Amino acid sequence: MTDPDVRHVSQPGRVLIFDTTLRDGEQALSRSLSAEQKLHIALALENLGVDVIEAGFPISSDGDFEAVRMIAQRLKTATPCGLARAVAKDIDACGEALRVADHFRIHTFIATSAIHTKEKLRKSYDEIEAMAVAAVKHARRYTDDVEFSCEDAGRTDPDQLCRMVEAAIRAGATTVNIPDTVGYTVPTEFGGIISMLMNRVPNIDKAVLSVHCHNDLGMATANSLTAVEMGARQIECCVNGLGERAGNCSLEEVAAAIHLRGARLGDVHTGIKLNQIARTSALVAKMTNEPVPNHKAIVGGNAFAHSSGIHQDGVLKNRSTYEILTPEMLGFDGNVMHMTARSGRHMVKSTLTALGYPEGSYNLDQLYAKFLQLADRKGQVHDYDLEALLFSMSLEQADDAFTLERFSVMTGSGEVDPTATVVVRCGSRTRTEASTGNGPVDAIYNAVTRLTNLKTKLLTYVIEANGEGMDALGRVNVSVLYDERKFYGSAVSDDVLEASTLAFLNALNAVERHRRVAAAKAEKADKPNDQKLQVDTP
Ligand SMILES: CC(=O)SCCNC(=O)CCNC(=O)[C@H](O)C(C)(C)COP(=O)(O)OP(=O)(O)OC[C@H]1O[C@@H](n2cnc3c(N)ncnc32)[C@H](O)[C@@H]1OP(=O)(O)O
Ligand SMILES: CC(C)C(=O)C(=O)O
Ligand SMILES: [Mg+2]
Repeated sequence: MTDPDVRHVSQPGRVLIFDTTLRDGEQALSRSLSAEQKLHIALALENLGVDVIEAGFPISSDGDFEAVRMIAQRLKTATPCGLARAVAKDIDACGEALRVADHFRIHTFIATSAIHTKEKLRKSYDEIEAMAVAAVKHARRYTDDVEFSCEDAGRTDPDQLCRMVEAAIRAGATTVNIPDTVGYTVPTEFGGIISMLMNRVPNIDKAVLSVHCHNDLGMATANSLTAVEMGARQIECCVNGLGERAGNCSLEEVAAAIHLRGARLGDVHTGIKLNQIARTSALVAKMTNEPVPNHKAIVGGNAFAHSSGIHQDGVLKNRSTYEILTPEMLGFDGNVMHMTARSGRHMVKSTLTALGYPEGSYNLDQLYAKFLQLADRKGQVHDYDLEALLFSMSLEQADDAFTLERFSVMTGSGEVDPTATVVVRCGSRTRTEASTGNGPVDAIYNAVTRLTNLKTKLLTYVIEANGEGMDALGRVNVSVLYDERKFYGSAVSDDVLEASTLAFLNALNAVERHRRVAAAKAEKADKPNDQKLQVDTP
């Protein structure tokens, strides 16, 4: 049988990516994954180019056994793997689940630190070593691809760690994994453990040295990369940095870091297809119900966003000033520029240029002063706000067309049709409309649509608690489509239905401003001699 790992390792500088999203990543979830969900993720991981997929812990339950079996059956290029304690029944379950694949890996482990051996396993070190050796030998009956892990290696006595690694390799382990199970070590220390093993274990060249770092102190990526510099050639990691407690080393972070800094790390590379990272991250976030934090490196919503003027100016002149990787390279659409009161004139000018207003057709300083007033009031300014500002140059003129006066809703279970009555002030007039809907919010939105006469498509409606417990306010964010453009609205209220109504009206006010701007533009187009915009006059 050809061992793909041996093939990769024979390529100088190849670092294997062992993904454990479906095993260690799953250990962080409040709700375990179904076999179908695991299979879906496994196929995406294979497409991403990972080398080994740890699909689960087959002895754990019939469901996980089946998940590992299904995944082993479907993978074509990635090696399927299952986890087993250093006991025969766990290894047998792994072997049985995986044997449907032509090539597979059994991963067996036992803790080696004093705290774990004495307090948890309650065994002597000699007993632990005997169990490890027996487990590796037993696993070798099923496959010639056996990985052995010294759980809590980061806190294990160095002499005992060297002894265990040597014994496991002698017993037949082809990969030896060094986990920093509780994320305790710092990079120089963890790198030191790897270089010690490389120097002191006589048969270390007979196995791939792997690392598995947890993020309890936020060191998982740094520790893994330092280990690679010291000679480790497999990194165990999870998509979006999922994993027990604070997570495992994040796959996208090490893949991007090795892509960018591989030369600095000893001329190393991985087989990860970087342009598949965005979609894999999104899929895992969705399936695990674990949204990616905005500030998460590489895949967070803010990873390629700029909202401060000095950075925006730099990025507009040359993206490399503040972007070390391009979002496109990772499969994202592009970077994001937020216009806020921290933005500068370059950002405002560039947005207007993109909207079709050439520099010189307006007074930038005057517009910027108005922009700052608006940004201080609203927090974020959208391109359509800027366009409205440009035409009106006064918030008073561009002020909200619709203001909520009051609303009432009748709703209930069973036969009751949710019905809403909404009263809105439109300039000097007050209008009232009533409508039914699928639910109370739908009824309100139908009534509001009638009385504003703006036919939009609701794209997103997100409601969340702002604060904690019973005192929390409801925050509603909506986006609507009008005239092939997206408009946003948001509102906060102690009544979620009021927040929903206000957020929708907020978006419709933006639409109405856009309509006025479009009408003014059309009027300008009818007067070809009038080259400059009204607002340009000092
Ligand atoms: C660092 C890690 O991430 S390790 C992986 C952690 N993942 C999981 O635990 C998820 C899957 N686990 C399970 O489904 C269950 O815990 C099982 C099936 C493995 C075991 O279930 P149970 O038999 O009910 O035991 P339980 O989980 O309560 O306790 C673990 C037992 O395994 C022993 N054990 C722990 N690790 C190992 C090991 N590597 N090798 C041998 N025995 C071990 C413990 O000492 C304890 O033994 P004891 O019952 O003699 O005290
Ligand atoms: C089972 C092992 C590899 C593990 O997850 C750890 O030690 O963190
Ligand atoms: Mg772990």
